Amino acid sequence: MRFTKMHGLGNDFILIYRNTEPPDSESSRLAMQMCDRHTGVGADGLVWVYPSDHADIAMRIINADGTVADQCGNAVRCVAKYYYERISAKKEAITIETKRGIQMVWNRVDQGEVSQVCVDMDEPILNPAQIPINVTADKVVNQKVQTEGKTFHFTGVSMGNPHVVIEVEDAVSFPVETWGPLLENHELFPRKANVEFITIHSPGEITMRVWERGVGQTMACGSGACAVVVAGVLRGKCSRQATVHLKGGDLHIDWNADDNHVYMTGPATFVFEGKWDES
Ligand SMILES: N[C@@H](CCC[C@H](N)C(=O)O)C(=O)O
Repeated sequence: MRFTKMHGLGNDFILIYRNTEPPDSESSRLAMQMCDRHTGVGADGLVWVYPSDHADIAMRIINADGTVADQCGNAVRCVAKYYYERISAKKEAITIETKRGIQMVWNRVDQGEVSQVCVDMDEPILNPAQIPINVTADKVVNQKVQTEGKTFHFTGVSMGNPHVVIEVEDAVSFPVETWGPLLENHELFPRKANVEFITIHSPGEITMRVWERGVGQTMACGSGACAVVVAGVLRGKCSRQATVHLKGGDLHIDWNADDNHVYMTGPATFVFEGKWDES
C-alpha cells in the first residue's frame, strides 16, 4: 500500500489514496500501526483520501490512537496541496468533503508550487450541548474547571471537533504534558477535548501550545488555532484577524464578521513517499 507523508507546521500525517470510502474498523487498526513512531511510519494521524460524489475529493482523519476525528485543519491543507500536485490538473480552488461537511479551500501558488493554503473552516459552534461540554449555558466563556487541586478558566469552542482554550502566563514554558491529559479526559468533556494553552501578546498575536485528543502534544493544530481566536474574541481580548504562533510555525486566522466563518491560512509540506507492507 503506497502512502505519502506530509505535515502542516509539524502536525504530521500519513495520506493514503483509495478508490472507495474507507471502513472505520480497518482505519483504527491501521492508524495505530502506521502512526507508531517506533514501529511504524510515525505520524499524528492517518488521512484517507478518496473520490467524492459531492466535492472534488473526500478525506477522513484518524488520530494516532485509532479514534476518528470530525475535523482537522492541518490535514485539510495537506489534502488540498496533495490534490493540486498529485491528483488534479492544478486546480487552485477546490472543495473537500470531510466529516464536518464540504469545505472550500484555496491553494495559493508561487512559481508552480502551493505555498499557502486557505481553508474555510465554517462557523464555530458555541452551544455547550453541541461542543459537547457538560455545562448549562448559552456559551462557555471563561468557565472554571478544577483538576488535581488546580483551577483553570476555559472557553469552549467546537470547530467540528471540541476545543478548550485556557490562557496561561507563558504558553511556551507551560507543562502541557502534565495538564493536557487531565483536562482532555475531564468529566466536563463527554467526548474528551483538544486543549489549547495560550498567551495573548496583543489583540492580533497569540502564542499557543496544544494537547490533542487522541494524539498528545503536537506541533500545531489548525482547528485549535481557529478556536483560540474565536475564544479570544468572545473574551474581548483578540481581534477577528490574528496570527497564532505554534511550535511548528504560524497560522493566520480570520473570523469573518460577514459570514461568521473562520478562515485559516498556512503552509502544507510533502515529506516522503513509501510503501507499507501489511502483515
Ligand atoms: N490536528 C488537527 C486536529 C486533529 C483531530 C483532533 N485530535 C481531534 O480528535 O479532534 C487540526 O489541525 O485541526
